[in-house]
Amino acid sequence: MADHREELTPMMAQYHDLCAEYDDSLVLFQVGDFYELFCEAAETAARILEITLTKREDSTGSYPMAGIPIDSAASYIEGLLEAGYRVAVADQVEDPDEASGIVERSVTRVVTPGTLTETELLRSDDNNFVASLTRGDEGYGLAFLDVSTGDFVATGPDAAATVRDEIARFDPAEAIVGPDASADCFADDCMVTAYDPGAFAADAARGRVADYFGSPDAHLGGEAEVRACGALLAYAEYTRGGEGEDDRLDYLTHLTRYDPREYMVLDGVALRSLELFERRSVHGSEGTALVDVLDETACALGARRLKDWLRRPLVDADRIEARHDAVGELVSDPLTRDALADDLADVYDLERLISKVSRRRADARDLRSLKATLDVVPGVIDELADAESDLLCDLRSRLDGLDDVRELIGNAIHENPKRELTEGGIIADGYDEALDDLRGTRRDGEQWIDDLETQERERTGIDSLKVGHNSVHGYYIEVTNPNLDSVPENYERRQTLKNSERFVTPELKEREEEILNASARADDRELDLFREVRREVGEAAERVQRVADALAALDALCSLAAVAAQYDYCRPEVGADGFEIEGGRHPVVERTEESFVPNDLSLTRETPLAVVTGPNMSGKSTYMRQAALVAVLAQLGSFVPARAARVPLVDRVFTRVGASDDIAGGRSTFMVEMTELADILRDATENSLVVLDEVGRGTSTADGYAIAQAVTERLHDEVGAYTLFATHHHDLTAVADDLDGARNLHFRAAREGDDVTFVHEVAEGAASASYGIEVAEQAGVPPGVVERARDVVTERAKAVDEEDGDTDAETGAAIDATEATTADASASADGGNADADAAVLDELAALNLAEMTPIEALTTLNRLQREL
Ligand SMILES: Nc1ncnc2c1ncn2[C@@H]1O[C@H](COP(=O)(O)OP(=O)(O)OP(=O)(O)O)[C@@H](O)[C@H]1O
Repeated sequence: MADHREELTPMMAQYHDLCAEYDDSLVLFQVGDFYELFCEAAETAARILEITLTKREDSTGSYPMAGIPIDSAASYIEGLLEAGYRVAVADQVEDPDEASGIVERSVTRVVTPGTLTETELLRSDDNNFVASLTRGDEGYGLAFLDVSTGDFVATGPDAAATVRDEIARFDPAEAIVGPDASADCFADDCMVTAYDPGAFAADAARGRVADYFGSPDAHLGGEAEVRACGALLAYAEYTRGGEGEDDRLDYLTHLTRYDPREYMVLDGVALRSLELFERRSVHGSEGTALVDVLDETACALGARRLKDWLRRPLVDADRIEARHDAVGELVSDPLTRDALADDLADVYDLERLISKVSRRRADARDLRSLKATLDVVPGVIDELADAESDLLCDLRSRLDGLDDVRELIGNAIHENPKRELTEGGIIADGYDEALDDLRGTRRDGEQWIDDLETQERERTGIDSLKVGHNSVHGYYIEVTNPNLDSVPENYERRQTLKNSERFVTPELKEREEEILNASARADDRELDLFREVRREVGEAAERVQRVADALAALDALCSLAAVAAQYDYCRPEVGADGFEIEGGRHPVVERTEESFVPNDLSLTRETPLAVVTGPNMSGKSTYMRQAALVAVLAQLGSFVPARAARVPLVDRVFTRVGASDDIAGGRSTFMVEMTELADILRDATENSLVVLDEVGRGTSTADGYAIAQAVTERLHDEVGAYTLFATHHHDLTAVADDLDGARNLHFRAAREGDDVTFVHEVAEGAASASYGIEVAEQAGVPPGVVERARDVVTERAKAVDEEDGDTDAETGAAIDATEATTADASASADGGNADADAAVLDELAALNLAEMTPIEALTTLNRLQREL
């Protein structure tokens, strides 16, 4: 098409030009009630959306064409986004009836995964972020924006690892990266866009940030941050589309800079392994995550706020305690809590509504919803009249009924308005004199027509005479064939039907003209008035957002209080010198387990490390995760599932839990495990909580044990972090015995004959046996195999006894020796052994150590050693 642009029809040329302007998107081109795509774009859309590919023929040629109905466009757009495309929506921006020549079209929005505003495509209980990343001399600039709500935050991490952690927290659907930054930090399912480098340029970005928020230096830390924010604003404006009006997005009223250190660090690994937001079973099905058991919010604002708190637990004791005070007050006052929840249930998504208003996409119903929400506010203020905690008092003072806005919408917008903005029925009677006059004219005309039937029946004596209306011929008078003789002279024939004739009179035509005229003018006037009202409401965006912010926090606090009251959580004491948890429970497991056994936990400054042993399925993982979840809950401001709890202010939760292959990333289980471990050993501090579940499982017993011991010693001797370490390396319990700051905890199992039952109770000291075989038996491993396993255990124990005379502390070495012997035996049985050795030596000599990470070196050595 581009080759013969000059020859195209005006409409196709217009399509071509829009495609050229939005060349990173599929352009949906409005033609009447459809969005059409042509040529290659049509073929793409037809394939993805499984819609029919047709042809458009015109004087200049034949073009493939595919169309989607505008009414159901959202689901098709979703399909295109899912397939990795951006969609530019080119609407007709003038009335086709009034157009002289080709109808004017313009891109009214570019829909991308991270800048969605279509309510149907967004999850109401979650934010949808687009991220922006830059790199400067002093560090990174990272910003996140939710275009649908106006939430806009920025930070300036100094290390790539922090960039990654923050990205994992916000989980953006889309990202734009500056010319100097790399896209590697983003997850695979995040669409990364290489956006106009000019938007990232310092001056342009600075100007844009200043335009929205005033001096960038007052809001942001450094140039990299300013560039990230400026480019993000430019991108948001770009996706809003150009309607020739001011590009500014008025609802972007606040930009919050934060320092990652103001929040407990929860990296991607921790978020996943603690199952804060998502729980996936081994089979990939979804289960209950922490957020599900915490979320008793009444409205979308609260649900999103709760997620934000969970994503970013605090580390400041005063702020945490302020939330605890508020939750405590709501726990002890169920009447107020319930009344608030009732009020909040009537709250619409104020943030998204006001952003729609600002983007001029709100319809009359949206304005009504906005008013209905504001109507709730005075009641909420009343409910909080006796509030005592600082936070609740503060929220109350931030609530504002916005009487002016409510009054404006109440007076101007019809109580039950139509969704369509161009067909009338949106502006209330009495709001505008001129509109009332036009409506009066229309009503009078309609009344005259209503009366016409009776009048004409009397005049003509035709009892069956009817006055009707259809869309083609307008108003008519219908007379059945037997009565045609009585038709008066001034009737003009319009239409002949089988049994009747239809007529008009000059007067009827005149009245009809009057009605149509008044109707059209009234509809136009309504649209003008509506736009004006919407603009005025938009000016209150910042005030509406403040109310939304207060309602969101209130709903989140009520939800935390409701859960605390219903599930018997206690208020934790934060900032203690260690963990002292009495009767702690796992907040998610306790909901499904019929009789959950509460357990205590003590990790003090003196003894910050505990090695946890016990049979499989005895409850070790649950116990350790529960400690981490208590820390997260306490610091996000929630009460915790325990009888009593004192917790320290944890700067970061580290987890190394379970084995998972990163097949897509091309890394083995062991490699993933060691990378995570390296992160922990590098970054953990004495204020971190480290949860290790079976480190060193993906390698040989001897290596695994060696790594586990070395890690324990490092965490104990140098890091001093609060550490829970579950292990099946039984010998590690001897290490814990020898270290001052470490102790052993174990889970008991009761054995009756060959049967094992788990009591899920933690106790001091090391576990005495592994019970693995009994668990295997319970799991249905065939009896023959179970018997054989028992024999092998006995044989091996005997062999170790004979070899070394000691079954306790040196078992690891004994296993090592056994493995070495086995390896030797098989090596000598292998005739090609010398060749194999030589191959290993060659590979060793060829290694480029300068380009290997320590972990790569370690795993390579491990493999070579095995081969030997
Ligand atoms: N305190 C408890 N009270 C009741 N049931 C529990 C408790 N802790 C764990 N369970 C139940 O026991 C099951 C196994 O627990 P968990 O996964 O923590 O065991 P584990 O010792 O870590 O096992 P493995 O060593 O195989 O990983 C859980 O799925 C849960 O249903």
